[in-house]
Amino acid sequence: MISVLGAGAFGTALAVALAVNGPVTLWGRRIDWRGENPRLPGVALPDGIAVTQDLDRALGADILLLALPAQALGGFLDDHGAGLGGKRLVSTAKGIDLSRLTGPSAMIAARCPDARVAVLTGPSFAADIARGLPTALTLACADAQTGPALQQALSTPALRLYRTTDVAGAELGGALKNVVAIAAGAVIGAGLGDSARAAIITRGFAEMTRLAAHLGARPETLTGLSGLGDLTLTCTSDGSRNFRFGAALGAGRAFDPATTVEGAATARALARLAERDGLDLPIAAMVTRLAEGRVSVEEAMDHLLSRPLKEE
Ligand SMILES: NC(=O)C1=CN([C@@H]2O[C@H](COP(=O)(O)OP(=O)(O)OC[C@H]3O[C@@H](n4cnc5c(N)ncnc54)[C@H](OP(=O)(O)O)[C@@H]3O)[C@@H](O)[C@H]2O)C=CC1
Ligand SMILES: O=C(CO)COP(=O)(O)O
Repeated sequence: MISVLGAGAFGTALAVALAVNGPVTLWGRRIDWRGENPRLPGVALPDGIAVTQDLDRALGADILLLALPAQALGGFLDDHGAGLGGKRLVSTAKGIDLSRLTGPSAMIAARCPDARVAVLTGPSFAADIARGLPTALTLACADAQTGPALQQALSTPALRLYRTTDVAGAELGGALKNVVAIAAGAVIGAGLGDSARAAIITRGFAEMTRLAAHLGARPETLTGLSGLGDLTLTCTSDGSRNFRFGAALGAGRAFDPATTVEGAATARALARLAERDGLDLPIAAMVTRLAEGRVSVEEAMDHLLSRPLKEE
């Protein structure tokens, strides 16, 4: 049995997709809707999904998908981690926790030491998955038995999962691309053009790969779905909240603060990591200053363009 914990856009979309394989329980802390989740408009929930606010009911499953934002995961685990022991726990969060400066897998492992931890990540908009459009994702799990079993259990005809044991690389790709997507959005929102966006994507990818290697990931993982794949999607589509947030910053427009924008907090986490480890992460630093309103897009770009000329 599978339960999805977190009834946001992505948790709901995954529940809809996985319901083709069998019954799914979808848990949310506040279910004040019926039939259609306002976070995923236009998607009717099939009969195979049991929607509940009762966490104990959801914890009856042995595969639990944790579809919570990265900055909410720690609090959820503090409150409920004790009930997750012995389960197969699959995080979908794409971010780095601001207070602990770690990714979701380390947060889960710290609180649920006997759980088998995996990460599901890669290029996939909730709306696409829920509509059954073809999607390829990365299932990252260090455990040689658990990874293949989860790959089977979480694949459907439309949802194709590739497997890796490089959990750090997969989750860092998903977290870091959100920061670059904000920068790409800002460039487009400010009218600086597609060439500048291509430069941000490419230099952002170099920054992602450098940082991931520093944190113990395999650089080649970053060239896969969870890194380059998701970076491409998120930096080029208005479907991305991170991109739209950046575009609003670039254009000087307001942005709904209730929208989940993982890259903003992750950029701040990266600024702290950079300070802690003495790293040079210019795009993450720029996004942090932009998101905090400390610089304009023009000033941020001037700063990036005035860095010393060097080899690619
Ligand atoms: N949307 C997408 O297309 C994709 C999202 N992801 C990733 O999945 C994660 C979740 O994103 P998404 O579903 O889109 O976000 P949403 O903003 O749509 O939903 C977030 C959900 O998390 C719930 N939540 C927040 N804090 C807690 C808590 N402490 N306990 C229980 N529930 C909580 C919210 O509940 P409430 O409504 O009560 O606040 C809400 O239902 C993110 O890391 C995102 O990057 C990955 C791939 C695609
Ligand atoms: O991660 C995503 C697509 O793979 C969703 O991106 P946003 O959170 O920017 O909407």
